Amino acid sequence: MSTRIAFLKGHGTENDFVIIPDPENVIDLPPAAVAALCDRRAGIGGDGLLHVVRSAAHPEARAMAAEAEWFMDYRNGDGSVAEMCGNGVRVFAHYLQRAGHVAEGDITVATRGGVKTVHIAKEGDITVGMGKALLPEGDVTVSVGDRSWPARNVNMGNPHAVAFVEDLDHAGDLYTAPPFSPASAYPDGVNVEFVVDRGLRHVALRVHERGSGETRSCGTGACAVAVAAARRDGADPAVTGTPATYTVDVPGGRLVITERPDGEIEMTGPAVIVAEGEIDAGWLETATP
Ligand SMILES: N[C@@H](CCC[C@H](N)C(=O)O)C(=O)O
Repeated sequence: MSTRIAFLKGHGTENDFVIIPDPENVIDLPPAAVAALCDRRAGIGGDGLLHVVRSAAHPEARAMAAEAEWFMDYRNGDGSVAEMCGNGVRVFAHYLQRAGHVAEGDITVATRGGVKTVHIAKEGDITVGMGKALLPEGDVTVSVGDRSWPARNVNMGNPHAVAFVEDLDHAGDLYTAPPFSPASAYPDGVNVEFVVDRGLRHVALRVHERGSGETRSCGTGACAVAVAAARRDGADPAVTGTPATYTVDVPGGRLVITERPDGEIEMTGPAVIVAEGEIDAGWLETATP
């Protein structure tokens, strides 16, 4: 009889993930296996995969084990590795609590982007301390068809290019990554956010994610957008001395982002587990040549 691998499926504002609990890091998940699991027709389907591992059991997280028991080994849907996933870390924390690994309240999660503090409320949304944004200098232009926009570089552990546009439809079908110039701007690829205003400190976005394509939400992207919008609006908390809170509507729901004068950013949003089951390890082997 073939071995079975436990999995769950979850999402945060419809940015969806295959969750593979593997506390001792014994499941082999090469990029092809991740891509097969995330395939929406031949696999389970997801924008990405959350490999749930004890920090002490993973070479990339061992140094963080004293600060955070659990490591979010995040992979994009194409199997590539990313530093951080804002929606993923809420879903990851929700899974840990549901599985009885952690209690409600404040917990820490190790990520490739460092240790994050996550507040799991008794009911309702989850809040993540996302750390500080970096704003690398340099002009970047993002294009779709014959339209182009200047984009702001914002690094939330992972790279983002934020472009304010007149209409979200101008982003087109986003089947492929929007080209940017200079072409050398993002040697490791980039997540691109297209943003429109909805009201005071209220914006909406569409996003093309590195390694996943267009998704219904991006947590780090929403933070990058709030940071870029605050600079554009003259509301940079480091300058005004007061926190800036932005409501960011995404195609799959709503996230609320607050940046404090010390630069620390908090993101609040939902996390949902929708299913759990078992994968036939034999299928996974045949699906990954
Ligand atoms: N959807 C995520 C970001 C996932 C990583 C991204 N695609 C990258 O490669 O940097 C989020 O919610 O932040």
